Amino acid sequence: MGISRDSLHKRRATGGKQKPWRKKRKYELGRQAAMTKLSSNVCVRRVRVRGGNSKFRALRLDHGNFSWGSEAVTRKVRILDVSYNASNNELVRTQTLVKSAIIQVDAAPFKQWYQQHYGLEVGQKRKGGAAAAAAAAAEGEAAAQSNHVKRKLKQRNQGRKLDQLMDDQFATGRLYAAISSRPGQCGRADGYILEGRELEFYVKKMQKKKGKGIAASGSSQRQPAPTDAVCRPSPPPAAAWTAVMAPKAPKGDVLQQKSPAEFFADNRTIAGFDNPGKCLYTTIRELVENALDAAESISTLPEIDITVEEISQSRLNRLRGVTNHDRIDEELYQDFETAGAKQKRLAKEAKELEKLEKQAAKRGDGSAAVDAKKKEFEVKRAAQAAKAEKVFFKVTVRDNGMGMSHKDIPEMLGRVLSGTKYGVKQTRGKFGLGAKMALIWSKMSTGLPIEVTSARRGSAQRSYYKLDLDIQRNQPNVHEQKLLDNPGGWHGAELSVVIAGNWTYYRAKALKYLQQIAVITPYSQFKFLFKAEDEKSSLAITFARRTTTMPQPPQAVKHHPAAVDLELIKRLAGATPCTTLVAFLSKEFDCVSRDYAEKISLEMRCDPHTSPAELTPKQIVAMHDLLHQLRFANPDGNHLSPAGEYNLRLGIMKELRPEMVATHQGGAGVHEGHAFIVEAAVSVGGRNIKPGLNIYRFANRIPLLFEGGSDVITRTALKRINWSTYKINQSSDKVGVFVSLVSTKIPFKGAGKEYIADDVEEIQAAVRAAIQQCCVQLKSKIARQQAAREQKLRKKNLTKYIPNVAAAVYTVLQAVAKRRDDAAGGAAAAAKRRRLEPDQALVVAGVRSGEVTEAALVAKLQEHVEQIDVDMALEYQLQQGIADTAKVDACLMPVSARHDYGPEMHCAVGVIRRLQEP
Ligand SMILES: Nc1ncnc2c1ncn2[C@@H]1O[C@H](COP(=O)(O)OP(=O)(O)OP(=O)(O)O)[C@@H](O)[C@H]1O
Repeated sequence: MGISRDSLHKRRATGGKQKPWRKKRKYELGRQAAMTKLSSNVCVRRVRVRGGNSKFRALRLDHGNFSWGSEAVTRKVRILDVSYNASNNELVRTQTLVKSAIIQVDAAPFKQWYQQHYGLEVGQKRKGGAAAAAAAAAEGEAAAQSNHVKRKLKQRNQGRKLDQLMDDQFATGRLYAAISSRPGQCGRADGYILEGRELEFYVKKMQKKKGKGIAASGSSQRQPAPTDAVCRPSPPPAAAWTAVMAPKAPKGDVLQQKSPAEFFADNRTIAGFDNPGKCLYTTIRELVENALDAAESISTLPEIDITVEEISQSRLNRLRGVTNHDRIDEELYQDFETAGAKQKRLAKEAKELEKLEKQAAKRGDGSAAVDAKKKEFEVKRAAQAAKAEKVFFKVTVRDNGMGMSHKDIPEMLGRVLSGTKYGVKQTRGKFGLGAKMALIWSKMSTGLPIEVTSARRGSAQRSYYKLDLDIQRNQPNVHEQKLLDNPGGWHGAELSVVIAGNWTYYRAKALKYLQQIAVITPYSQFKFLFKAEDEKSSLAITFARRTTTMPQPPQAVKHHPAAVDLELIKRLAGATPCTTLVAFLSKEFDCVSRDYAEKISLEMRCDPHTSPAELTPKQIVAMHDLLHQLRFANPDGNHLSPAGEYNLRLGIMKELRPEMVATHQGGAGVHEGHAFIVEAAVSVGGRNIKPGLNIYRFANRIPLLFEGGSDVITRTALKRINWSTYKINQSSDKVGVFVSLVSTKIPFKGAGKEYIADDVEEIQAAVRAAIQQCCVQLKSKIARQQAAREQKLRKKNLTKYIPNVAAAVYTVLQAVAKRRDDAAGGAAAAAKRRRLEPDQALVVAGVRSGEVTEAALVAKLQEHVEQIDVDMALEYQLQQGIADTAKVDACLMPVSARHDYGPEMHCAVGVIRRLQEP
């Protein structure tokens, strides 16, 4: 249950154990832990506690008051690092400040004090340590001191003693300290500097931990773990001390260079290639996005075939031309089951079987269950053995796009940071990296080259390439190339790459990605095929095309003057064909007319006819400053290509089938001189959608599936929209929030294009406004739906009780009739009895005559319940001002007799007739 605030479940003050005589109680539950983090963004919260008192909950701290016990001095110092925590290593990794944590603090304030107090500088790295340092410092300063000061210092120095360990720490600028306050309770991290045996103890502990860490990471340089840490008074071995505390001396640094390919191979994570599973997902994603870009750029309806084929280790070996060897020594392999493990497994299986047998014997139904269990164990073992064999995947993506020219293929796919999408244009690709990363990963994991077949539109030949990437040199390495006939006139590209992956864990993500891309591009057709080694696990899904209306292809635009930097101006000035400054400004930049360009050149104090190539560095700086100060019109969004409200709606209807959906496209906004457009849709209900907010993010029509928590769209939907205002219950309703951002520059975080930064106010506001607009559209529909649901429920409840109510009322009526008929009361009693109203008397008479029966009451009540519905509908009509006129059936009739229509079907909104086959 966690930590409780009672004394029963704790040890006694003496340390003795006590036996709890009752369980912990919910009302004794401790509050949420503060988990104070080491951060410069200090945050301490005041918490009101019992009796109106206060606690101070430090959430983030970076300093504290630390006392140096042996010198009786306290200083406020910066906390630099969390080094050790006896209770949990996670607290070290997460830099959590708790009582008793061992931390490193800044040594400077104590060093200063020491110098002032003893006239000595500690932590000097000189031969002879502190003593020699003291002597040297004394020599230097003695001349400047009065005799009184000298006497005073001499006296102080008489009893002075500084540990070697402390002196060494001062040399590194950091001191070990322990926190003795409780930051989560008092809002402060105060403590004391570690000294003497306590310091030795913790240094050994840290050394031991470090040794373990090295061993765990597979290094052979494991240090022998020190024993009897507390008891031995001697200082720790010099090597141990150096490993923990002292900075490493540089070992003859060698200057090296890295090619971009090598950099990205070493840091695959920044491009979204984290682990084998994610690599498989990102490879599919990058190839699909290239295919979509290629088809859309020539305004062809995209048809994309994606095949992921499972390849076993033995098949991969055949592909690589490596011979499959049988294992000589099984024990060397990771999947070897040791004798101990086998014994344990068999014992567990036997126990389970025995239990089953007992149960079967009790029930007397034979041993069918036991046999089934035995089979299950066998299957499990076989699955484990199969799992041990590594699986690889051949990913093939074929499209009908623009294709690549024969000579460009090696450069486009074999050199990192090369591509055709670097201009100021809305494209899915941006960095010239995606396909190359897939190639690098294939080289790293399987060593196999990529295969490319491509043909441009109208070309009679297809190019075929087998190539890989020379990572050190960042250049293509062509294994094979040829030109083949292209009889069908196919155009497009087919890329095939064999990589290591994990389909089990990333299957859902890959399918989700394809579903979302089908939502945002309903004019595309995706055929996905997963070919597993065993046929049963294979999978084929088609995301069919829903419309043939494609958004206009995006246009490349010129740079906006407010978004250029010095380097860009220099580059543009060097490369422009314009011969005058005015022509350069008006032709190379967006939103600059010729007149305005002349005014700018005058403001720059430059001749408008100056050649841009002859601009001096000072003039370029002046131009840069001026462009950032002047007023320019904002770029319009005409060059952008959003999916469009129509397409977005169709995509959502096609893939999710919601009950209602509203869409909105905002106007163009501007961020850093780049136009952007936000489109949003909010849907309610639908299939395969969970209750709560389901957020779908798109950037330049790419679905974003990772790092949702930091994305502007997620954060806006979760934190900046008050869903209840729009009658949406954000925890129980099935709500789909779709937001798509298109721009010539999306502020992605990282080269993996995983999420959009949340720090751009303009984008934040546009996303919020777009979602709110959709919600406003939905509000009245939801209200109507809710009213209808409530009405239905009310009717259901009333109908449920009709039989009981009718029976009860009939019994009462019968009793009344009987009492009135009863002559036992006599005339006096009859006179005393209350006279019935005429209509009441009529009902009683009806009961007597058998006209009013239980069934008649049921029918009457049912009639009334129905009538309530009609009355409410009428009232609603009156409120809404809808005239209660007679309704007319209307239907569409054929203009000619060419068509023959079948039976009519009448519904609330019209008449539907079935068109007969001719
Ligand atoms: N299927 C394809 N059809 C036509 N050209 C393609 C195809 N795939 C890749 N290319 C070309 O190869 C270039 C490099 O592609 P790559 O995926 O490496 O980078 P990118 O798409 O430009 O940018 P990003 O790294 O952001 O994905 C592209 O710019 C494009 O010109």
